[in-house]
Amino acid sequence: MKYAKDTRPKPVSSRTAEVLVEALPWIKNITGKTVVIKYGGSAMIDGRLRTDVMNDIVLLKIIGVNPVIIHGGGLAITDAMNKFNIPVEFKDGQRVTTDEAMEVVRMVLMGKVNQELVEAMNEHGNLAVGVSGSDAGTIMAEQKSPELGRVGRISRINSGYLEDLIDADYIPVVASIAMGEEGGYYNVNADLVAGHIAAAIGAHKIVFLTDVDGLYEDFDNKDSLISNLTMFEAQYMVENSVVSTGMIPKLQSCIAALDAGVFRAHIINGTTPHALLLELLTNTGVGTTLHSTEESCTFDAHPLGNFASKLIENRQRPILMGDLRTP
Ligand SMILES: Nc1ncnc2c1ncn2[C@@H]1O[C@H](COP(=O)(O)OP(=O)(O)O)[C@@H](O)[C@H]1O
Ligand SMILES: CC(=O)N[C@@H](CCC(=O)OP(=O)(O)O)C(=O)O
Repeated sequence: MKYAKDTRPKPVSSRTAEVLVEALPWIKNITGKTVVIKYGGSAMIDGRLRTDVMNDIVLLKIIGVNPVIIHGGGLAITDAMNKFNIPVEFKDGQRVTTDEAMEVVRMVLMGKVNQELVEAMNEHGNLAVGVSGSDAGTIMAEQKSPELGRVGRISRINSGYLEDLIDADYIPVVASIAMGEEGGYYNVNADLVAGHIAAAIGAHKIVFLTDVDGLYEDFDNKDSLISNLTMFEAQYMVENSVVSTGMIPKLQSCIAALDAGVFRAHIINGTTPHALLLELLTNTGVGTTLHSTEESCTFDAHPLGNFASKLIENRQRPILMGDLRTP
């Protein structure tokens, strides 16, 4: 008689099993809930990493989460504009978008980035559906200001199509292109799109995957990563220029989403392997969590004005992860 020899590596670590067990309450809590994931162009640094992020999203889908992806692609748009010799200019973090540039934005976001993300997820089955914000009038916009050209300010979200896709068990992958109230297309910052959509569909959480570990109190001091803050503190940071360009629309979006009833907003590093799973399914989490729970804040009074002198003190307040990180 010949039996199969045990050639498995030894010892088999029980840590792997512990991780799964640790995830159990998180999985139980998040199953059936909608999580908006904003995937920034700055985090799409190579194909391998992008595939890993898409695999993590498929895993979330398989355990019963309803992920909705909103993607950017700012760096890819800039590359393409350079190739076409179209001048690249930003004003207050918004790309000046001529009619010609708008063509490139559509081509890159819908034709390239969107379809690459859809394809990566559909390796695992027919799960993902690419959506331009103009499809079914999902994202409607008006011109933000004449000097920015075809940059849109979101006027409304028609969430019916996204909700139908979620109900049909698909993962919507939304490009940040809006349909004009007066016709045509608009280029909209993808962070702002994510916040509006999370609010409109009543998402449970919104997660920003970017190229930094989270929100820093002082971006030049890498020891100043903020583990958690209230939406009021975030508002203070935006209004007092504590954050700059890329982080401003993220915080604005987090605030808008929390204000609309989204439970948590997270800013995490999309270039760290499996950051999404670590944030959503483990006890410690990663990055920066924003919440609307005033009680967990040590300030005497809200909002804004009184915060200036309190912000430093806030950094010394007890770590609230215990309170915040319940599944
Ligand atoms: N206080 C801050 N903490 C963290 N990042 C900040 C802060 N202020 C500005 N940033 C910038 O925000 C950037 C992320 O935004 P952005 O480049 O628009 O990325 P994405 O493509 O993910 O939207 C970071 O790379 C960083 O340079
Ligand atoms: C008006 C405006 O600036 N739109 C952005 C849209 C893409 C985007 O937001 O991409 P990230 O998430 O990678 O930054 C742009 O043209 O770059």
